[in-house]
Amino acid sequence: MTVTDRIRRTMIFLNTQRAALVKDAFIYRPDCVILDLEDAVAANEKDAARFQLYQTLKHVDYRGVERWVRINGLDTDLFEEDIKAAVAGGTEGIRLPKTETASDVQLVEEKVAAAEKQFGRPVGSTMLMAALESPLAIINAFEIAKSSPRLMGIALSAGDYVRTLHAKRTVAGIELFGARSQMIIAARAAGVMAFDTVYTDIDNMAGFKEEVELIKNMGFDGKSLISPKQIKVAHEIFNPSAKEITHAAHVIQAVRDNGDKGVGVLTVDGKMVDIAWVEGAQRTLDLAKAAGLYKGDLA
Ligand SMILES: CC(C)(COP(=O)(O)OP(=O)(O)OC[C@H]1O[C@@H](n2cnc3c(N)ncnc32)[C@H](O)[C@@H]1OP(=O)(O)O)[C@@H](O)C(=O)NCCC(=O)NCCSC(=O)C[C@@](O)(CC(=O)O)C(=O)O
Ligand SMILES: [Mg+2]
Repeated sequence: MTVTDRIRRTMIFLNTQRAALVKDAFIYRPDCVILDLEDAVAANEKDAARFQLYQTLKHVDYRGVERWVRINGLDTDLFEEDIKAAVAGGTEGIRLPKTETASDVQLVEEKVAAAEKQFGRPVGSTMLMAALESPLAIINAFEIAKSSPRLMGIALSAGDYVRTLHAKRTVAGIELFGARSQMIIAARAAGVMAFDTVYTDIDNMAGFKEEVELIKNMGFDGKSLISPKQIKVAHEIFNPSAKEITHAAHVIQAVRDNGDKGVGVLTVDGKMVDIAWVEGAQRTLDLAKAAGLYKGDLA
């Protein structure tokens, strides 16, 4: 199994400064949580939040929800201690904010490996995710995406990206189109996952839905979130529909049955299908199985 095999439709930020908010988040059943030590934590609360992080990782049972830690940036004197606390606590992964180059990832990888040795964790067990938040990061997206075998995925962070681009965040998101396109292409070429940015207008569920539909159609695997309200909606959009699952199963079965008879192209549910359709159909069934929506044996 590779790090890209798990379903990660949603990853919700938890402000590690707020103990009450952090401890019950598994109730909402996101695929992942991101315990934040970076921008959600006030400058004078960094040490307290790191202590809280370690206790949370050690003692809160997230019941299968994958735990990530967003460390402080490489331009701070905080990130090395953040890595140690995260690895000592047994986090599944570290999200590196404001990643700009492959060597940023490799520096974190070195520190993580040292921490794994120091705290008796299996070396290589901690995954990495790189958040891209600047024009330079987007230009380097492919180099970053293939920078480390630990790298599970790359994530767009629009707040800082739009700021450094001198653009304006709009409802339609035209200012993010170039970054999103470049990132999804880079991620697929490198064989890692791709995640879209947070949607900050918490009460605008129609706008949120539209954005998730857009990025799902672009090929993204999931989205960073800031509110539990956003989880169910995102899961519903990322999950394949019953019709898509049935059609995917028909495609795989039909190609298998007819392949043996030497037939290359055929019609399934009224649509033309050939071998090129199989990979997409298989992905639909794998996703459906991971989401608990398909129990058959074709996935
Ligand atoms: C925004 C707000 C304060 C609103 O709070 P409110 O309490 O007013 O919200 P309500 O809706 O009233 O909450 C209803 C109930 O849900 C509970 N509840 C709320 N949020 C919850 C949550 N996240 N997890 C679990 N539980 C939650 C709450 O405790 C309440 O529970 P209860 O009292 O029991 O009813 C809150 O959501 C929050 O803190 N969000 C996370 C913010 C954060 O971490 N930002 C940093 C990451 S982005 C960034 O850095 C930019 C980026 O870097 C991005 C990138 O890198 O991708 C870039 O550049 O773009
Ligand atoms: Mg940011």
